[in-house]
Order: sequence, then structure tokens, then C-alpha cells
Amino acid sequence: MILEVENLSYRYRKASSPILRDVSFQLDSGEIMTILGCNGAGKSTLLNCLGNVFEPISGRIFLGGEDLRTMDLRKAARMISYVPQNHTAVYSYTVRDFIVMGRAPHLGILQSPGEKDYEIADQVMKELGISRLADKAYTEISGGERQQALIGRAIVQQPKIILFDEPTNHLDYGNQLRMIRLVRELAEKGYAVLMTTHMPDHAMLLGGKTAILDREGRLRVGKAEEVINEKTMDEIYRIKVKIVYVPEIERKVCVFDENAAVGKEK
Ligand SMILES: Nc1ncnc2c1ncn2[C@@H]1O[C@H](COP(=O)(O)OP(=O)(O)OP(=O)(O)O)[C@@H](O)[C@H]1O
Repeated sequence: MILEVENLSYRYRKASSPILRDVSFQLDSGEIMTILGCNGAGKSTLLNCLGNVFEPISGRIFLGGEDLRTMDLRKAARMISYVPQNHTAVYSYTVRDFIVMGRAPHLGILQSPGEKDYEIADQVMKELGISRLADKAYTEISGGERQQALIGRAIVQQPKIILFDEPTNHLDYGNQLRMIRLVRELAEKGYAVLMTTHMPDHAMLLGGKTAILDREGRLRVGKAEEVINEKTMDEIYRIKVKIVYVPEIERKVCVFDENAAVGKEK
């Protein structure tokens, strides 16, 4: 098992109660797990704990069987990469230079990326269809393009696990589906992929595991087609949805049931 999380709890320093409570799940290489939850449920917080940015108050995280708490930091960085939701550009690196920075865990201290690292970055940009951005300044590209560059930086890291925080967030309609396909391809290549999303339909398209992070900070995990149903969507989002089979595309989709009474957000 490439990623194992055991009874993980997290509380922000000034908060009175934990955001995450006894979260446990396992993810194997080649598996996809999507995480659904309302705004503020703690999805990004969970990814930050897994990405070794936040230290849990209790519980353990194992990467390839090794406890993250005692693992060499560079080794951990080679195993897991994190694509955050928001990224503020500070320096005007070119997109190519920004992406090649993902090679850092593979380089020696103070070692600069070499020809091979740039070749990997160029190949990844080609695969992502963003080669045209290579020489543009990272500070002068759109939000969606920046997200694609962040994804590129995560892939050149050649980790075992990729964490995506709402990867379709800034993407146009077409690029959302391309992103879903990319996630699927990454899993087919053997990466374990964990991604948060606000789109139940994206989780259904991807299949695999889906986890629901509820308002109490507890995570329920199951197969996407079992976990995503009208009851659980009402619990998370306090709205009515319909899960309907569309014969033309031979799959079930999740759509708003606009005619039903909508619950109030607390
Ligand atoms: N640095 C912080 N200090 C204290 N509380 C925080 C901090 N960052 C986030 N929170 C709180 O923790 C909760 C969970 O935040 P988080 O960003 O993990 O939610 P999320 O599920 O990713 O939300 P969204 O879907 O809106 O992105 C929120 O209530 C948020 O206000």
C-alpha cells in the first residue's frame, strides 16, 4: 500500500475543536480517490497534512510503509507531490523554469537542474499541451494556465502519489474533461492520485474510491458509485440532486434537482 492514513486528527492552533477527526483510509498505486465535502469541511487541510505541510495532532501517515514523522524529508518529497488550489506567483520565472523546479527533490543541495531535468520538463509540457507557455513569465499567464503549470511541476517530480486540490477549479469546460482524463492516465501509469473536487459528477466519471468529508471532520470512504447518492449529496451540500442514467453516454450522472426544496446553508 503506497499511502496509509490511520486515525489522523488535526486542529488549527487557535481553534477549539479539530477540523479532522480520526481520518483513516488506504490508497494503492494506480488508484484514484476523490474527496467531496462542503466549503470549509477540511479537504485542503487534509491534503496539507498528507503533503507534510501541517502536523497532525494525532494519527499516522505511512508512505510506502514508512512513517512520515520519521521519514527523511527529501525522500518524502520524492514520494508525494501536491498541487495546491491557490498559488501566488512571486517571481517572474518562465513557465519552463517554474516546472523544472519540481525536480528539486531529485537534485543535490544547491545543485541546479541539468539538461535531463529540462528534457523531462519539456516532455511533461508537451503531454499537458502547454509547450506554448514555456517561455512566458509565470506571473503573466492566466489562472487556468497557472494551474496547468502547477500540475506540470508536480508531474516532473515523478512522485508515487499526487495530491490535487480542486484541479478543475480554474479550468474552462473543455480543460475540465482533459484534466479528468489526465488524472485517469496518471493512475494508469501507476500513480496513486488523491483529488478534492466540488463536482460529484467528476468523481463519478473517475470512478475508483470516493471519500466524503462531513461537517464533523469524519471521512467516509467507499466506491464512487456507492458513496455518491441523493442522500449523501443532501447531507454534504444540503441540496437535492438526481442521479440519473443517461443511455446515450452509458453512465449515471449527478445533476441538480432544481425543483426540489433547497436546504439552507448553516
Ligand atoms: N490557517 C488557518 N487557521 C485557522 N483555521 C483555518 C486555517 N485555514 C483554514 N482554516 C479553517 O479550517 C476549515 C477547513 O478549511 P479548508 O480550507 O481545509 O476547507 P476545504 O474543505 O478545503 O474548503 P473549500 O472547499 O472551501 O476549499 C475552515 O473552516 C477554515 O476556515
